[in-house]
Amino acid sequence: MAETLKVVVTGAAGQIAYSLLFSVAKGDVFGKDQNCCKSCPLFLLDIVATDDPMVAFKDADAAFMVGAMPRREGMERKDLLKANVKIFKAQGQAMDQVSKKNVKVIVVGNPANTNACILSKYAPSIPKANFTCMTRLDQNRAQAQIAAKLGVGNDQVSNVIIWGNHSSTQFPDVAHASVTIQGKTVPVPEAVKDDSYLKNEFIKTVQQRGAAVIKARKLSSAMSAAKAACDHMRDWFCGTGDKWVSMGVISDGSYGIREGLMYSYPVRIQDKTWSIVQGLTINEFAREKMDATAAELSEELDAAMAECEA
Ligand SMILES: NC(=O)C1=CN([C@@H]2O[C@H](COP(=O)(O)OP(=O)(O)OC[C@H]3O[C@@H](n4cnc5c(N)ncnc54)[C@H](O)[C@@H]3O)[C@@H](O)[C@H]2O)C=CC1
Ligand SMILES: O=C([O-])CC(=O)C(=O)O
Repeated sequence: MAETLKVVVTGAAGQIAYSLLFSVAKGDVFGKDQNCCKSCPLFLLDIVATDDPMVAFKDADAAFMVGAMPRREGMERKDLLKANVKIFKAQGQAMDQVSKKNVKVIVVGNPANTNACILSKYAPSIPKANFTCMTRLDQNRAQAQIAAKLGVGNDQVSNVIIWGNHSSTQFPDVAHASVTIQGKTVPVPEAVKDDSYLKNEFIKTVQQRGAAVIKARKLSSAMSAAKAACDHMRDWFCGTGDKWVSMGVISDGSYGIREGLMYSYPVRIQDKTWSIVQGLTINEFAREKMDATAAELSEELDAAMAECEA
């Protein structure tokens, strides 16, 4: 049995955590022989329930930051900024004091990118690379759209990229993606053969998927969000092999994006360390979309900083 991991899930009484806790407990994220927190004969976890961040984050190895207000119909994710950003300031301050310095953090609570940025700013003793936000749900949605269009399984589609913000300005990009059909691997644009669909309907469907779910359910996505959070953390701990996955990570200026923004990039993960996939050709269409979502993130970050300092 591997060493016990301490995993924090904030917002543990909410919709997303309802599925997330079960998946962590049955070994979908950290492996079937990995104890979480303390040993327990039936499940792989022992639970400490607390509303004290200094207790919750003490010695944390991994944190799923889900606790935050969800948006309702008619709202954009950035409308949650005022309500949620201060939660992340306080939690960052607690993590800074009591978490392990190699804690791996995924922010799910919206606006996820900017909340992750704030969390990291208020936990300066923890490396910035340890803070990420979730765009895996968008990646899974994009993959599913392409798979359905081509009549193949989701796992036959790889290297779909989500650039930028987890919001309606995100840029789902299949220019570098491939699909395996009857044993043959081909670029997605070649297989789909419909540039207009890929540049319009496909992008819009993925950008608007969160809103469509809220409209239908009057609640935001829950099980699919939990699944995506597990995918993200599992890949971070276990690696991606040759494939790329998308996650919001701190920008180092790659692809001309403002340094310090929490921007979704394609990454490879090895030895629990992510690195941005470099050298991709960016055409004019992509450039415009990547810059538009970066501009929104810049605005969000400036507003969030003002809120935190108020
Ligand atoms: N990044 C992504 O792809 C997605 C993000 N989300 C976001 O995830 C967040 C959670 O969604 P749900 O689970 O559906 O919401 P929910 O309302 O069912 O659960 C949120 C939980 O957080 C708790 N909470 C509120 N303030 C807290 C604080 N200061 N500390 C700890 N816990 C606190 C609430 O009491 C509640 O139990 C929302 O912000 C939602 O918009 C949802 C789907 C996808
Ligand atoms: O749209 C929302 O507010 C919830 C969410 O982030 C998603 O489903 O992608």
